[in-house]
Amino acid sequence: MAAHILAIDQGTSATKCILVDAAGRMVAKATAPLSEYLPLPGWVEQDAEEIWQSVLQAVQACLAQVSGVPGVQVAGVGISTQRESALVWQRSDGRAVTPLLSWQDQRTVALRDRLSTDAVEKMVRERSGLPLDPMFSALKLAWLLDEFDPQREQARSGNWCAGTVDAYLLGRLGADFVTEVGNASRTQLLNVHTGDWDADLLALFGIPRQLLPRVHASRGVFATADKLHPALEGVPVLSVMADSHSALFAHGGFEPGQVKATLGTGSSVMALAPSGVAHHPGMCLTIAWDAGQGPVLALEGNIRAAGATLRWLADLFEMPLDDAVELASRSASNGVCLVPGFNGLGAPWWDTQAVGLVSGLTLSAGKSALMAAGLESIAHQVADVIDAMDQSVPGMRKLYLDGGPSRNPRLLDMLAGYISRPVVQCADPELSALGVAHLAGLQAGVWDWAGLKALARAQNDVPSTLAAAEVAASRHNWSHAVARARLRG
Ligand SMILES: O=P(O)(O)OC[C@H](O)CO
Repeated sequence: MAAHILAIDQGTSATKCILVDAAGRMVAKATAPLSEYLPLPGWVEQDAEEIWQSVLQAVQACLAQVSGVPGVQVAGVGISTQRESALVWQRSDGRAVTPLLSWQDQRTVALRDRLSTDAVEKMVRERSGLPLDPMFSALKLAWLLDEFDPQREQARSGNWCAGTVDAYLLGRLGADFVTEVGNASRTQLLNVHTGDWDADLLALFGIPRQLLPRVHASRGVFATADKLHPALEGVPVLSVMADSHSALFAHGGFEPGQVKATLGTGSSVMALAPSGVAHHPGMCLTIAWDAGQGPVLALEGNIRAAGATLRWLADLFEMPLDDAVELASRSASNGVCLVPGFNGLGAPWWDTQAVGLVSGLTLSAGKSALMAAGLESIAHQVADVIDAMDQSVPGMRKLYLDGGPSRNPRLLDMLAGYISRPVVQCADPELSALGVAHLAGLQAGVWDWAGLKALARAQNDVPSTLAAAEVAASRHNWSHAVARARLRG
């Protein structure tokens, strides 16, 4: 029997499940789609029960692909999850008592503004490593408690649990009430320098300590996977990671100069943080993982809308997403710029008041120019973050890419041009699942650190074909459009 690792990637638009063999190859893969609910402008919710069911479906569909195949034995399970999205559930049975407020949800802008003073912003930034922003879990949990438990009676009673998707899923598996340290560092309640909840941050957001899980390293024995599938009875869950962090792990990004961009609904540009270098204020300081050697810090720039922009354009023009992406890829923007400030702008601006904007319209600008501008906006936003990253992480020679949109040659060409460096395309874009599989394999003894680093990572360096003048004109146009999107009236 050959040891395999099953890994689950619970993301915003789908839950994916992969099976990895002892050589690190993906031998099976399945996806279960998920809904998002938009009850009011700026509000984005998901249903926790639906998330759990999508996990079960993805595992079932993945294992069905190897049913009857001799020699497959699952030695361990890894779980990576979407980050920052937060909810409250009952300790007794793990059932949600609130909706999941998505990382994209902006309903807490007013609460943010009420809390914001220079001193508070500084304290929050120093302790949590993150700007005070509605994307992170703290404001979401404050809002949920104000709505569902204004006196904090349940929150203090021990009957309720609050946290991110990793802790919720572990609860459904029957694990102790724990959260993984990388996920915890995205709540804005954790002190990134101590790796534990920060009393002043808890007080600021009105979150009782009893409501929160114990913080756990990224590897260990979290639970057994019995509830996932009958074939997994007694199989341990050996690793948990935040999805973007897991992708960095899968790239083998163990040195600060190795920078990756995960392109998904939003986008995350991340590298391990070099010690002793002051970082650009547009970058977040976050805990990447604790793979057994203590918490490791990373720098990250979060982009709110990447694939989400293409989905919005597809809906606007009532086209299937694939057709919209195809049209965007073969069209020219002809000077049209689309700044996707649907929910303000994230890194490197962190401007909740920035607006969505289209500039450079002419009478001949139509659907195809807008589509092309939407695709270009992904490359421009990543390039803006790389400009900030260059000031914090010296020595970046190329940009490693993953996520669905990293399959798009036109996007890669623009990205390589805008950052003046090659981009690296991986053979399989599903790295958020692969990284946590690697860590589970390390814990299971399928490979050691040397073996993990030596695992084959099929990659392809893509240089840009864009002329320097074209790049300069496009970047110039974009920076003007961003300035307009950030203008205060
Ligand atoms: O669901 P994804 O893959 O778009 O990732 C969501 C991120 O973790 C949000 O920070």
